[in-house]
Amino acid sequence: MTKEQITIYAPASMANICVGFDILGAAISPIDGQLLGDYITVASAKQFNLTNKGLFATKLPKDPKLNIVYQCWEYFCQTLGQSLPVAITLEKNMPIGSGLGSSACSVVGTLMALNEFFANPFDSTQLLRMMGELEGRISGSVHYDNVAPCYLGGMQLILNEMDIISQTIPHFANWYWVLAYPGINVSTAEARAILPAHYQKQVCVDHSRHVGGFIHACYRQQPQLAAAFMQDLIAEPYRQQLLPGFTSAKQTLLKLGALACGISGSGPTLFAIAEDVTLAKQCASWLATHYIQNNAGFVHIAKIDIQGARRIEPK
Ligand SMILES: Nc1ncnc2c1ncn2[C@@H]1O[C@H](COP(=O)(O)OP(=O)(O)O)[C@@H](O)[C@H]1O
Ligand SMILES: N[C@@H](CCOP(=O)(O)O)C(=O)O
Repeated sequence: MTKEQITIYAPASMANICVGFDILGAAISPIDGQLLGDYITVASAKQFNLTNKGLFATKLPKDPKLNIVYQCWEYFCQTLGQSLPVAITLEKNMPIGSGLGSSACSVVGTLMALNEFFANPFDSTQLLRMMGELEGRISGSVHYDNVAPCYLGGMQLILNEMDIISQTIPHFANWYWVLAYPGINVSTAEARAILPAHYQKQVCVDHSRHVGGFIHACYRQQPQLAAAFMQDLIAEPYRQQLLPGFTSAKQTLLKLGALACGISGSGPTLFAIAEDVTLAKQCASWLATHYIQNNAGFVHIAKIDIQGARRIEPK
């Protein structure tokens, strides 16, 4: 028994959160009520077809088979062992290579829409595993820190043990996350390729202390302590060269009073944390003037989206 049409909204996400390279990520929602993410609609059809629309549709690969949405459909059919003719519409609202989990939005939205359309043949763990697999095709290696928060919502800690891929950890409900996408693109695969293959022992020790301390402070709800641990020793030292103006923006935002500041995913989006909306607006206004490079760029004040991907009424 299938439904006629299903639309899923899949939200933007910030991976890493400074301290958890490849193992921490959070879904986000702008506080002005906008839905920042992709929309995927699956409908009955005699044969498969894919339509792209939305602000960033023209930036998608020209060959439809290179669109990750097509690959999700193909993989879903292969895994199920059935050929499933459907019409898929991707509304591509997320800029590609922005550090806001654009490919994850398309992957999560498509697999969730297909699963719901065909009466949930896969459970949520199986589906999340498939999402990680597809995301890995794009970035060069499987990492769940975008797909897990996008699918499940909240702040996710990737566990990947005992068939538990990810679990929600407590976040700070009063934190405002100011996100600035400058309008240029950074390829995740390339930003991963520039990272060292090995790190020094002291870096490993400090990194473990930071991630352990951050998770501890989240559970204890100690915001200052959590923010103090938000130091990125794994990616930021190597990736900041890809982000024009990042270092000076970070210095300014911390001086303005931001609790922490870092790279969202592999960049170029920068995030800063403010404990009140007045400071969040100050940071947003500074970033709009100094960090945005062109008309494609934007700044949002966001909170963590606890719902994750969800069904919405078609527009
Ligand atoms: N539906 C899609 N959404 C986003 N990227 C896609 C999609 N289909 C294919 N791609 C390709 O996947 C790559 C995504 O780049 P990446 O830097 O990983 O972006 P992001 O970090 O924003 O997910 C690009 O080469 C893009 O052309
Ligand atoms: N942990 C990954 C996250 C990439 O996020 P994206 O939004 O830039 O795709 C990494 O840092 O490589």
